Formats: sequence, C-alpha cells, structure tokens
Amino acid sequence: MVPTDVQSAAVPTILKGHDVVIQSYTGSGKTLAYLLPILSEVGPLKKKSPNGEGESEKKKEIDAVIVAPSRELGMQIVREVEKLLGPEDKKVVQQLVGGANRSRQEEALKKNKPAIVVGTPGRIAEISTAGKLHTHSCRFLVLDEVDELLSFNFREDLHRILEHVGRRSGADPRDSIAKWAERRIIMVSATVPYSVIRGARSWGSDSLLVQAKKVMPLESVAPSGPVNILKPTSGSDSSIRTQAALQSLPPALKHYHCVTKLQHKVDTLRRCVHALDAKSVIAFMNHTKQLKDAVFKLEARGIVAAELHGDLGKLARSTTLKKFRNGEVRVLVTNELSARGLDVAECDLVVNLDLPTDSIHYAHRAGRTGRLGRKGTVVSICEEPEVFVVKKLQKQLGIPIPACEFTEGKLNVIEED
Ligand SMILES: Nc1ncnc2c1ncn2[C@@H]1O[C@H](COP(=O)(O)OP(=O)(O)OP(=O)(O)O)[C@@H](O)[C@H]1O
Repeated sequence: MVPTDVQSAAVPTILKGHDVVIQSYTGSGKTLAYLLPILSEVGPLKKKSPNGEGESEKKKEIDAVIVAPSRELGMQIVREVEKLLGPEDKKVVQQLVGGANRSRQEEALKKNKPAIVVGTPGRIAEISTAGKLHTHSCRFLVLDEVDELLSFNFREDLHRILEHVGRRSGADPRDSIAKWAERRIIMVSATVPYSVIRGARSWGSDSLLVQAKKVMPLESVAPSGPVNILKPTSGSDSSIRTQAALQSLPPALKHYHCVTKLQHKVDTLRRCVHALDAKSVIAFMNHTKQLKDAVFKLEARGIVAAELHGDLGKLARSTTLKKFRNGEVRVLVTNELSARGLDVAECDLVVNLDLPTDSIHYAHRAGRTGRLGRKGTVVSICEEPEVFVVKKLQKQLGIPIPACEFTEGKLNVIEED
C-alpha cells in the first residue's frame, strides 16, 4: 500500500508523540493516518520493545478512544480497525455506538477488555459516567470529524470525554500536565475552523497541524496563514465558514448545477443518473420528511432507491447502508447524517436535491464521491431563485459550478453569456 500524502505526514508525527490536528480533503485517507500509528503502539500489532516488555499482558484499561459523530461512521471505523487486526483479534476493538444495546456493550467491555473503543459521544459519555469505561491510562483520544463534534449538539458529552479520558487517577486535578501525562489527542477533519485550533491549543500540548504534506506548530498558525484556518476575529460568520471550506475538496471532482422547478427535481435527478450512467448515487435533502416521497418517485420510475436518516431504527439504517454498499440500492436518498465520513468507494455521483446550508456542508456532502483519486461528479439541483446561493458557494469554495441540463440522455453544460 502506498501511503497518501496525509498519511506520510501524520504517521511519523503521531509516532513521535505529538498531539495533532489533521486536516486534508475528503477521501484522502485520514482514518488510516491515525489508525496506523495507534495500532503500532496499542493492541496485538504493537511493535515489541527490545526487552520484550508489555507484549502479552492482559490490560484492564482502554488504550485508545475514538469518537465519531454518527453510528455509521463509528461502525465504519470499527470495520477498518478489524480489517487491520485480522479475524483473530476482533475483540481488541469494541463499538460503543448509540442505538445498540448498552448492557451488551458494557458486558463486552468487562469480558473482552478491549484496547480500543470506537463510539458516538452520547454513548461513550453515558458508559463513562456509569463508571464502566476504564480510561485512566488511555494514550490516544481521537476526535474524528472534530468540528462537528465540537458543535453545540455534542457539547456536554464531549466535555465529559475530554475531562475524563486519559485522566490519570490520583493526579491533582489542577495540575494539567500530570493530569494528562500520557494522553495524545488527535483531531481530524476535512474542515478545520478556528474553534478547533483554539480547542487543540487548550486540550493538547505543543500540538502540530498536519495538512497533507505540511506539518507546522499550531502556535505558528497565523490567522491570515494557511487556508482552512480561520481568524478568530475575522468578522462575519460567513467569512469564517468560507475559509474553512477551502482545500477540503478532492481536486478531481466535477461540479455542476441544474435549474428546475420544485416539482421536477426528482425527475431531474433521474435524468441526471441516466445521463451520467451513475451506478452509486447519494442524493441529499434537507428535511427528513421529504426523503420517503423522493424514494417513492424514483422507484416508480424504475430506479432502486432507499432512504437513510436518523429517525430510522438501527437495523433499518445498517441494512440500507449495507445494500447501498453492495450495489443493491442505486440511489441513497439521505440527509446530513450521511454527509460526514461515509466511505463508499463506488459512489460516483452526489446530488443535492436541496442546497446545503453553507460551503462546509457542501464540501462534506460532495466529498462522498471522488474518494482517493477516483472520478466523481456533484450536481446541485435548484430552483431559479436559488442560483445566487450556488454562485456564492462557487466563490467561497474557489471552484467552478457551471449550469447544466440533461437533454437527449446527456449532461450538457450551458455556457454563460
Ligand atoms: N494508502 C492507501 N492506499 C489505498 N487505499 C487507501 C489508503 N489510505 C486510505 N485508503 C482507503 O481510501 C478510502 C478513503 O479514506 P478515508 O475514509 O480515511 O478518507 P478521509 O480522508 O477520512 O475522508 P472524509 O474526510 O470524508 O472522512 C478508504 O476506503 C480507505 O480504506
């Protein structure tokens, strides 16, 4: 396996013992960029020390806690760890995602004594508060999709996790160095707003920023410095969001927008799928209630489609995702739930049936296609009065999003006057 740029930069940096913030575009391999160094120090694959110390002792404590904002992303990370560990050592990693049976998770923690746990903030915080997550000597805390994790929704749970994971028992709570002596904190996202830099400065020590090939101390990041890093006082919220979205998209993605009437949106989606002969499509909408209707219309036109959103049960969510991954479902109609982190290599088209709220959301949605150097197309279907939003996204992201139409089974770009 040839390491990607971000992996070449992040792996040695983490192995040297630094706290890091990893920022690089969607689908560039950030998950392995932190899993590989963790697994070389934790669990059965860890490098043996010269005196053979610490190879097979059964530890009581958890060595690494990985936090992700959705169950789907959590489970995807678990599978990635399991792949690296191999079938023999599956019990080294334990999922702690919401929606799954909590007492079974607690039983597994007790019985298997996993070295690594991967979960969603709510469930990890819950089990930690119940005193059933032993993380005093935890050495790695990963916040994947960190900007989402630091949002208001997760605030309390994240606070609990940051305060407890890796906190040494018996250390004076006022002595922050002794308190966190062992813990390395790794924060990851394609979009890193200034709030993340600020957080990393206060929770980590001498943290470094890894941006694809570049590694730099966080302290040296000037507010006007590299793109994607935001000025704390840079005026309006929209200018903050703008900068954060830059460099978060794979360079090879193609972007278009198509103007249509509200009632023709789903039919435009159908024509788009056929024109591009797309095999695996994610269509985003903003309101959960509309997803079912869109699926119904697509199915009525002979396209196998399914809805995925947070109101569905755990089983329905995982079955739908499995079907989409193995190609049984051609169009997955979903909401923001699937915008972050979801890795389906075959996804060749992303469609915005509703425009995203800002450029950061655009970047994460768009990044579900064109992963790891593959081709990918993003089409935003909008009504005439919304075209100005597309123009704004185009400017903020620094990418062309030309108008197109689907005629005679083809995508035709409309030249602007
Ligand atoms: N060096 C590599 N060689 C081949 N495949 C790789 C390599 N690194 C990662 N991959 C694969 O590339 C895909 C994308 O990686 P990953 O999901 O980690 O991207 P990401 O940067 O975290 O994206 P996002 O920002 O959307 O979460 C995954 O399927 C992963 O297994």
